[in-house]
Amino acid sequence: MTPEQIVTELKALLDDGKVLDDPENLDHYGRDWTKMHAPKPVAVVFPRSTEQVQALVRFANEHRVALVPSGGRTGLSAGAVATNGEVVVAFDYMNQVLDFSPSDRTVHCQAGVITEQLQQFAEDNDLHYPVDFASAGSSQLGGNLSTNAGGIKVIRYGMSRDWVAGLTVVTGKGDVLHLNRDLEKNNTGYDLRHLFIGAEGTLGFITEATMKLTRQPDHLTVLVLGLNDLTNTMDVLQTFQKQIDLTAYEFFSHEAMQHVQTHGSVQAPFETEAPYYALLEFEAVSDQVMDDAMTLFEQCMENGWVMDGVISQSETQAHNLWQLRERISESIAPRTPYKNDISVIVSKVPEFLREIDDVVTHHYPDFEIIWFGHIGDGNLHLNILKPEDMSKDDFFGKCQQVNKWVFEIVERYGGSVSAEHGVGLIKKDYLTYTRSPEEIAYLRGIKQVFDPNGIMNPGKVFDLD
Ligand SMILES: O=C(O)CC[C@@H](O)C(=O)O
Ligand SMILES: [Zn+2]
Repeated sequence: MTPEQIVTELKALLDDGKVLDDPENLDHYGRDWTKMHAPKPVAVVFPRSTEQVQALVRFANEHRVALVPSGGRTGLSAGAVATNGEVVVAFDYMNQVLDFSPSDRTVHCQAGVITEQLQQFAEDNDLHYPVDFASAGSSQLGGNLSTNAGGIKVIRYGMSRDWVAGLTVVTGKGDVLHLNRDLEKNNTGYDLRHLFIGAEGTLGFITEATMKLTRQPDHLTVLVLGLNDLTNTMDVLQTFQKQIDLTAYEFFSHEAMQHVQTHGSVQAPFETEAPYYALLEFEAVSDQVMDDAMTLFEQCMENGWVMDGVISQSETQAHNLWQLRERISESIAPRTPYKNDISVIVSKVPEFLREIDDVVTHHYPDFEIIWFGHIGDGNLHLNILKPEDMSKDDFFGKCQQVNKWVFEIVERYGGSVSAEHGVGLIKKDYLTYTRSPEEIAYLRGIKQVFDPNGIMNPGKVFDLD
């Protein structure tokens, strides 16, 4: 089929104005936040319902047209990039909250509901949707689930996967499946719901999801600590966790904080300059918890683990301290960072980070290296910033050479090459550092069952041949 024929046929399947093929929209909807690939889809379509998605998948099977799902396009691994004449299926018009059950504490949403919209809905109903990250204002639920998004509260609340009661999906064969019936308990064999979560749209598209909600957190309080050595971050974590349930345990380097400060009008937490900072959050539900936190902080100071610290006294202060961590990614974005999102079990973090830092500083003596991340989950974000006078291609080429050394360390530590950003196009060549050949063979087998014609987000996670 020619691109023109595809567009004409698609128009017959969808509502008026819901098929676009002008260059500006193809470019806009054909990419995510990554900057490595040039988008080249043939059309962008906006279904309004599961039935319309099903019609699209049936059409795609019949004519062997590839489909790429597109949510808020905030992905960082090129999982939602269309580079090869695909049809982009954008969920922007499937953005309705369809049902709410206060007694089950669940909310049934279309896939295009924006994370913040879901968080706000929960709050309006005196409940809480706890999965949170800096891109919550634009990321969509379908994308969050397809990448099993994590974020800044995983230490307490887990990943997106943990909040899914049920899913409606359209498989690559064009079948509509209602998975798990929103049940809390349902031990009836394979849980297909979890196959679709994190599958990056390669098995089918998630069109609706029933999400669980929880009680609202109480008096969230933030503590930022200056640390002189990374090993101390684990001592601090252990000390606090013995007595307090943390809702976040994040870290960032001084260099990362400096970018946030230059980028926006954000103040340093205190005057002492530390090489690393840890950000802890907890519910200060009583004076006793606050006193405990102060005692633990003093203990950490006495042990020489902590150089300085500040604790929020109001919601505004807590919010401002969070800016130091949450705005890192956006503040370094203009420097075309090469991103790694790696993980290891929590206890191994300091030695893991040190080994990788040695390798990258040795191989990139002229590049600026920025460390931050969800250290309480063992998840580190390593961003290498492009020198201004270097071309993008040269820079990415150099970074890819060094990846081998970085990922060998990841493999040796039994870690992951993508902790929370997914595989997409960018990490698929490195999948073997985390998944065995036998495991990948099973993944291919599963893909074959759900998407025999290979039309669902082809080329993402792994190649078919
Ligand atoms: O930009 C990055 O490397 C990480 C983005 C995001 O996962 C974060 O934790 O801020
Ligand atoms: Zn992150």
